[in-house]
Formats: sequence, C-alpha cells, structure tokens
Amino acid sequence: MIVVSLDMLMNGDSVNEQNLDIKVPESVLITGGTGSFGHRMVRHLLDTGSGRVHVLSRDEAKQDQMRHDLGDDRIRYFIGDVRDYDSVVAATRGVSHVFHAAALKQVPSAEFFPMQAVKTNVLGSQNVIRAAEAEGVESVVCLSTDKAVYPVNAMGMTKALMEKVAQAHGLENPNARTTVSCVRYGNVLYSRGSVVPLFIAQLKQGKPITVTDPNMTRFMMSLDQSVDLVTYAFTHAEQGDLFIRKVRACTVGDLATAVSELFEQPTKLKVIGTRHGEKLSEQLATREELARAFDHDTYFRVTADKRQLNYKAFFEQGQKEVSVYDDYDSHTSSRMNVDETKELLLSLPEVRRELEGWAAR
Ligand SMILES: O=c1ccn([C@@H]2O[C@H](COP(=O)(O)OP(=O)(O)O[C@H]3O[C@H](CO)[C@@H](O)[C@H](O)[C@H]3O)[C@@H](O)[C@H]2O)c(=O)[nH]1
Repeated sequence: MIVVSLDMLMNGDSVNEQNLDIKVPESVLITGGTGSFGHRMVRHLLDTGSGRVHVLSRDEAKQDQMRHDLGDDRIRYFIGDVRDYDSVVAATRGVSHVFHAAALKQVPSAEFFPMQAVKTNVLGSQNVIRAAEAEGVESVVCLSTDKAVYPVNAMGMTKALMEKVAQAHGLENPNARTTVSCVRYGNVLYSRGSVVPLFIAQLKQGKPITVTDPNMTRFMMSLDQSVDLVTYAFTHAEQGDLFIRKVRACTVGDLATAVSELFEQPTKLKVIGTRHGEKLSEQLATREELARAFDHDTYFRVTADKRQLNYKAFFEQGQKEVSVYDDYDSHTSSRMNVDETKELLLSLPEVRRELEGWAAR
C-alpha cells in the first residue's frame, strides 16, 4: 500500500507525461470559471473535445468578457454564487463533472473577514458537493492549495476544512453517486496578482525587486501543469482522494535573480520582510498523508482516511509507517537553481511575450 519513495521527494520528479491515461469529461461545470485558471481550463476542455462547459460565477462583466474572448456555443454562463444552493443546482443540472475553483483565495482579505472565507470556501464547497450528489454528477474535483497544510492563515484554514468536507462526503454516504476528490496546488506561476508579473513590472520600471525573504521557498507550477492535474484527477479519482503534482521548489531570492537575468538586468533586491500570514516554506503533503499515498510518477494519489468514528481506535492505535516519512516541504524537497528557474519561466508564454516586448523597446 505504501508506495511513495523518499528518494522521489528528495531528487525531484520523474515525469513521464506521455504515458498518462486521461479521460475527456463529457460536460463540465466550472465554479469560479472566469478566473485565470477557469479561463485556461475552459479552453482546454473545449480543445480536447468536451461537449459542454457551464461557467458559474458572480461577476457578469467577467462573463461577458469571456463570452467575447472565447465565442463558443458550447459554453453556458450562469450568474450565481456557491453560497446560494439554488444557483449551484441550476448550473449543475445536466453535467457529468464539476470542477470547483470558486474561492476567496487572497490571504489578507480572508484574515480580515474570516467568516466570509468560511461562507465561500467551506459552506460554498458543501453546496457544490450536495448539488452534485442531488443531480447525479459522476465526479467533483475541488481545488485546494498547499496553504491548507499546517495552515497559519484563514484562507489556508478554510481550504483545509473544505478538504475535510470533501472527504466526509464518502464517509457519510457509502452509496454516494458522486465521487469527490481534491487537488492541491503550489504557487501557479504568472497567475493574476502573483509574484512573477510583479517582479517583471518592477524590473521594467527600473525599480529594485521587493523580496520578502530571499530564503523563503515555494513550490512552483505552470497553469498548464495545474490544468493537467485536474484532468488527471477526473480520470483517476476514487472517493475522498487527494491529488498532488510533484513539482520543484525555488527560493524567492533565486526567483528574483532568474527574472533579472532573463531581462539582462543587474539583480537589485529590496528585502521587505515576511508579510502577515506567510510561512517560510510550504508543505504540499504531510507525512501522515504520504503514508497512505500511491506514487503515480508525476502525481501522488493520497487515499482518504477511512478510519471509522471509533474513539478507542483513535486513541489507542497509531500507525508506525508515519514515522518513516517526512513532510513534503518546499525547504527539503527538490530545489531548482537559478538556471533551472529561468528554464521554467521561459516555458511560460506570458514571460516569452514580456521578453519580446522588452527586446523590441
Ligand atoms: O513583493 C513580493 C511579493 C511576494 N513575494 C514572495 O513571493 C512568493 C509568492 O508570493 P505570491 O505570488 O504573492 O503567492 P502566495 O502569497 O504564496 O499565494 C499564492 O499561492 C498560493 C498557493 O501557495 C495560492 O493559494 C494563493 O491564492 C496565491 O495568492 C512568496 O514567498 C512571497 O513572500 C516577494 O518576495 N515579494
């Protein structure tokens, strides 16, 4: 049962993407479908042959923009909110799969308004799962984050609870029609408001790059890798599973150096210090999760904790295997150096476009 090798965590991924067996979902609802992730996911699903995509979100202007950008009759737009069960049911009707991306994901706003994060990230997720079960959906994949592991901020805490709610679905409903799973991401490079576009903007303006702590580490992945992770989860999920993509980490200092070198500028850093609610490193999986994980080359499939609610077993029986593992932590896992970070950045079309514009100035 225990199939994760420790070498794998220390030495980086052994990617074999070509051999991945992937199923194209027939019809999909994407909650929060107008965000940068949703946008890419919708395009991917339509390109790979999904017959219909429903987009549920709150903002009609963003939906209008997306309708204009993508112009495809296979997309249906639903105005609604995951907090409002009826609006979720309406958007869920007739789809085979749900990808749940709607969330409050900004760390500072969740710190100030934790109950708002509870309403969207926890109760909203419960609505999505309940509606899927009621409508006979095959599979729901919920989007989580490494910030849900040993969380220190309200955003991570509510995402951790969302994962528990997702797992509870199978435990509470042994005959459930809907398979519910989660995927956990690290930092998605170049996502809206994230650090790489900020560093590039600072550099282009000739300003020093603001670095919180040069030794802080983060797991880095591209938007395309995150889309692949969801598609993989749709194909392989069993009740209560959690999927994690093996990715490499880098220090924020190396990331800033990599961006400067790509733009052929001297590295000028201004250290601003750790922001509120930030950790020095992130964890993609705990050692307890790794002790019940399967290693699928590019991914880990962490199976659900299927212990029954039996207090005797909880208090008196442990699991010796747990001691064999370390957390999957961005400080101790495979680390990219500056050149490898540059290579990853160059694989992003957004960075290549920025570099072309910079060269032509
Ligand atoms: O001016 C800045 C801004 C950020 N950072 C650092 O850059 C890294 C990445 O920061 P950022 O891109 O803002 O991402 P995070 O705060 O790590 O959070 C993002 O990544 C998470 C996954 O880990 C998602 O859950 C969140 O929604 C998403 O905002 C962190 O180490 C920051 O400390 C700097 O050094 N200087």
